[in-house]
Amino acid sequence: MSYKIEMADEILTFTIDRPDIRNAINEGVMEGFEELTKKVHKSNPRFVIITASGSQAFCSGGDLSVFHELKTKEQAYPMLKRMSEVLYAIKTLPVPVIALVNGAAVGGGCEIATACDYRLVREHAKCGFIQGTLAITSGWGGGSYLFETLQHDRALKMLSDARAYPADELLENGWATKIVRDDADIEAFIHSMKKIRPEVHRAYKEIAIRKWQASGLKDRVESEVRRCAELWEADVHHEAVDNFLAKAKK
Ligand SMILES: CC[C@H](C(=O)O)C(=O)SCCNC(=O)CCNC(=O)[C@H](O)C(C)(C)COP(=O)(O)OP(=O)(O)OC[C@H]1O[C@@H](n2cnc3c(N)ncnc32)[C@H](O)[C@@H]1OP(=O)(O)O
Repeated sequence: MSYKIEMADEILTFTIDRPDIRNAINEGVMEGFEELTKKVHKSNPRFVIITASGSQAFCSGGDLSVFHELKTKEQAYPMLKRMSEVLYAIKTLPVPVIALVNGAAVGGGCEIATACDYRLVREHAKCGFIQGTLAITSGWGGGSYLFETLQHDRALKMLSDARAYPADELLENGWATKIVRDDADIEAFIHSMKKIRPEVHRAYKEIAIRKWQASGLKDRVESEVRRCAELWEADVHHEAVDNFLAKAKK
């Protein structure tokens, strides 16, 4: 199984479990996220945590060894669309969603963390929207979510830098909620959340969801997905992916 879903102490934890390829997302992990969002609505947790196995990566984005076979916009769109719907379902969960960024979050991995309400980032973790180095944009909704999260100039800079930011820069630009140095830091954050009753957390999340619904966030995500699919079919994108995979084989 490429993921784990565990409930403990009223907290539902999803763990991407593909550490050998830096927790890259394939269809199996997408299925896991779809199962997670269904479980939230059934099991009524206080919070959701999304994290990953190992300490080297939270998520390295789409699994290039699989998705490089998608050549045209018609072939890429269904994958991008499916994961964009996963992230919108995560974004609009009725309870707080915490990304525990245990390592590098790049490309679609940065999009997943950005779809969460909070980002607790380990000191060594570097995170960034590196899609630009592959001549594409974010394609799962992460660009739209970043503009909802950061001050405009910081969001646009983080997207167009197309590089992984170290943890201190992520805290400075507002992407990281908190840098966590050890498990005690994580427990302290969870403890601070537990001081407030679940129904209050849910009511505040409802305010955010109403704002996103009123502002057409879902339509903005769809436009982002379509634009990424258009860029996807350019030779320059496929050459960049082939270069990455060729380097990996050395
Ligand atoms: C719309 C979203 C969009 C999409 O799905 O198209 C994207 O997500 S585009 C961005 C896709 N992701 C990347 O380009 C990131 C690629 N990976 C890296 O930059 C690095 O692996 C990093 C920084 C995540 C970790 O670096 P580190 O030095 O710790 O590890 P290695 O690079 O040596 O990788 C170890 C091993 O994992 C394989 N790997 C890593 N990332 C991916 C990936 N995304 N897809 C497939 N395989 C990946 C890498 O090839 C190595 O394999 P090995 O067989 O051990 O050589």
